[in-house]
Amino acid sequence: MDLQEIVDDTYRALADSRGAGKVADYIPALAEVDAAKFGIAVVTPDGRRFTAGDAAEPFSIQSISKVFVLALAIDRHGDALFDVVGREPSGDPFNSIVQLERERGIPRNPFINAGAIVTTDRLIDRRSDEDAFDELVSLLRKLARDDSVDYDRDVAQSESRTGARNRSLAYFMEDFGRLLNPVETVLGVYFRQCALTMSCEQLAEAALFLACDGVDPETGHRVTTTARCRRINSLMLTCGHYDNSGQFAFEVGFCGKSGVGGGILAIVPDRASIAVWSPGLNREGTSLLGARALREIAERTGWSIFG
Ligand SMILES: NC(=O)CC[C@H](N)C(=O)O
Repeated sequence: MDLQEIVDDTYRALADSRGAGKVADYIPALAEVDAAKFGIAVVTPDGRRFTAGDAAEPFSIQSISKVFVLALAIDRHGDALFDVVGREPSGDPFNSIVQLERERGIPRNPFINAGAIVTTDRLIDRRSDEDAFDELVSLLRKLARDDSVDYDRDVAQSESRTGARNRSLAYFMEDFGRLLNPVETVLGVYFRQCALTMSCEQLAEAALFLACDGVDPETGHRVTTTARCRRINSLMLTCGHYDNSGQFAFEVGFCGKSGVGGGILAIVPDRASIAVWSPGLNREGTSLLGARALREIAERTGWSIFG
């Protein structure tokens, strides 16, 4: 199987549809992105990279950051993390608040916004917010093998200025006694993690440990245990795309996590870490072209995790 040919064919098959979908505009700084961008990067455990289009251009990773924050928070707290966040798909939009009241301030899973906010709170733990954010950025730089990984100040500010919904979720959880830190401290880290910018190449590289039982195969650095790696992948499969997680599993069959910046990170255990980017989204906030690209790759490689 010639992976570069598959990536090139996938890019070519979809390039004419660039611009499809709707670029997120509820965070004003995101609306400025060129809708025609389209990148694909596939990294395999033996260190080979296959790319097409705008794979080297950094974009706002948004909710894809939740995967890395989860990895660090699980390692910090073990299973106790799941006392404050569940592991069931929500079937509701990513920023929904309805379940929080019925379920006593415990979000359904770490990938909806409420769940990610409490996971970020546990990443901070009893440390300063700066130390926690530095740990996250250092991990990403190390895994991506690129010290230029950073966050976009304008996007972070834009998120904070328009963050009434995320504040509502956080205050609701605070009222139930679920947060260790003040709401604004937690959101300060959450908005910055969402505003991290990475390219498809950097993202695919940084997440390779999830395809390799928790170990970065290029350095031998164990990022998380094999058992925790499985858990993260299972949550990506069942909850990674909010209320279209079922659809994504059905169509693509990879573990995945989308972000409203138009990126999708996909993991095929033992085979590859894949990142795609196209800013136009479907109604649920998943990249339209990105999901189609992953479906093409799944079909052409036969890599579905369902056999
Ligand atoms: N799905 C997403 O990427 C949402 C992340 C976005 N920063 C928010 O909090 O709304």
